[in-house]
Amino acid sequence: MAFVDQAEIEVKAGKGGDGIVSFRHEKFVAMGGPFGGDGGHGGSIILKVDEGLRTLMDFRYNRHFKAQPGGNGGTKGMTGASSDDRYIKVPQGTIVKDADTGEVLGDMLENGQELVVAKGGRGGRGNIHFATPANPAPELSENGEPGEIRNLKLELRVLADVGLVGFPSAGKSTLLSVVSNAKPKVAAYHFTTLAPNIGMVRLPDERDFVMADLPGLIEGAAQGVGLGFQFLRHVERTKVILHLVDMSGIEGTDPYTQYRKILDELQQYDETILARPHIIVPTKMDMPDSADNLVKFREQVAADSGLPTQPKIMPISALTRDGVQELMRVTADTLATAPAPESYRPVVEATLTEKTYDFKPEKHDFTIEWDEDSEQWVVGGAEVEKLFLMTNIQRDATIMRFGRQLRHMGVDDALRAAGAKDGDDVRINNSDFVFEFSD
Ligand SMILES: Nc1nc2c(ncn2[C@@H]2O[C@H](COP(=O)(O)OP(=O)(O)OP(=O)(O)O)[C@@H](O)[C@H]2O)c(=O)[nH]1
Ligand SMILES: [Mg+2]
Repeated sequence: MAFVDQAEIEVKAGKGGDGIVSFRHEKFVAMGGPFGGDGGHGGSIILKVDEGLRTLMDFRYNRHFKAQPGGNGGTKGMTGASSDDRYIKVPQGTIVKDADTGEVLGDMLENGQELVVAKGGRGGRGNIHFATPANPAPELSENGEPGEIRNLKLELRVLADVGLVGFPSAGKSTLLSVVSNAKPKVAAYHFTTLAPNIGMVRLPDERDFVMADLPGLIEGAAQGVGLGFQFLRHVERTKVILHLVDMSGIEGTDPYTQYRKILDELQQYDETILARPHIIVPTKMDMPDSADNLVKFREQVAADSGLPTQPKIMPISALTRDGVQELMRVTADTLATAPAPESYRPVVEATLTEKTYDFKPEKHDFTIEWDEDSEQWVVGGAEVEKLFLMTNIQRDATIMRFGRQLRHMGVDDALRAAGAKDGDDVRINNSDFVFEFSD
């Protein structure tokens, strides 16, 4: 799920400097010629993509941007100083619209990409330019042009970098609220889509990341039970997983069993999930039995041969805040080196390799995107079911990088509609999200 982060800002470019009226004053020259200089350029406002930014959060506090005006012209033909352009950093993926007309001004995709959103005014000409034989001493100069003013709407799809998973009541929401309130540098943040809870964590060194508190996972989630399926869809796109495990022992079930249950559920859904960095976070360390339970838990995890690598274990108490800062720091470190999972990409590419349909002769490329509003996969405006019908795929079709969610989104029906029969070999390759059926 992508959360749409939005901001509205006002940008005002600098006015051009005025040209001036002035005359030569020289000894022994009775009447000097015009000598008033031009005004300098006003500064423009330029948006520039900065990879380091992850959200539009900065624009909550700072919504008005102005560039400096150009300097006025001087005597003795001096041109006024031109003002520097003002650069505003935006995160990669920001879509820039004119807030008044809705017109899309730019799609900020590449790191370093620039977009001039308000042009600085040109400087006015001084009277030096207006002398003519008929009027050798003009009392005339131009004012600088005004700078452009625009209201902009910035939009960005934000995906959670870090997902909090764990049994119900493991303390996920509490941790999220603590890192949101602990310091002014860490702010609570509202996205237009509120569920699941999402928080913007800002560390002192400005390494922002987006953390989602995912609904409690229950057994059978991988089979689509309860909220589970929706939950897994979120996890699939996070780069780092914090697995919270209640150490207090008051839940009855022992911590290691809880941990393993969640892990099995995740793995059943996507076996690549264990390859993704995950940190075990024993919680509620302020409770009386927690320390003892942690000792035992550590031994059990160490003895678990089912884990490809031993995850880091970082105990915390959200209540006393013990370990919380350190956990956020290590999470940011881990995130910095974590690869983006394939399915992290919001847009899925698809390629039909064989043409069994006749209206398009060559290889056909298209994109498939999860549409938040209609809650279904959309292919260039058509639902995925329609795609199958439209293209009349019979056999030998390979759809790249479909998420497995499609099973639950009516793809079985779609395959049937496309000619797949009971007993056909429909294969879903989990590791690289290849979805194919063969004869
Ligand atoms: N003593 C203690 N209690 C905590 C701590 N963290 C959370 N709790 C308590 O544990 C209970 C559950 O916490 P939540 O944060 O709601 O748990 P959750 O994982 O979000 O639960 P679900 O949303 O149901 O999945 C609450 O009563 C919290 O007050 C902690 O560090 N120490
Ligand atoms: Mg919760």
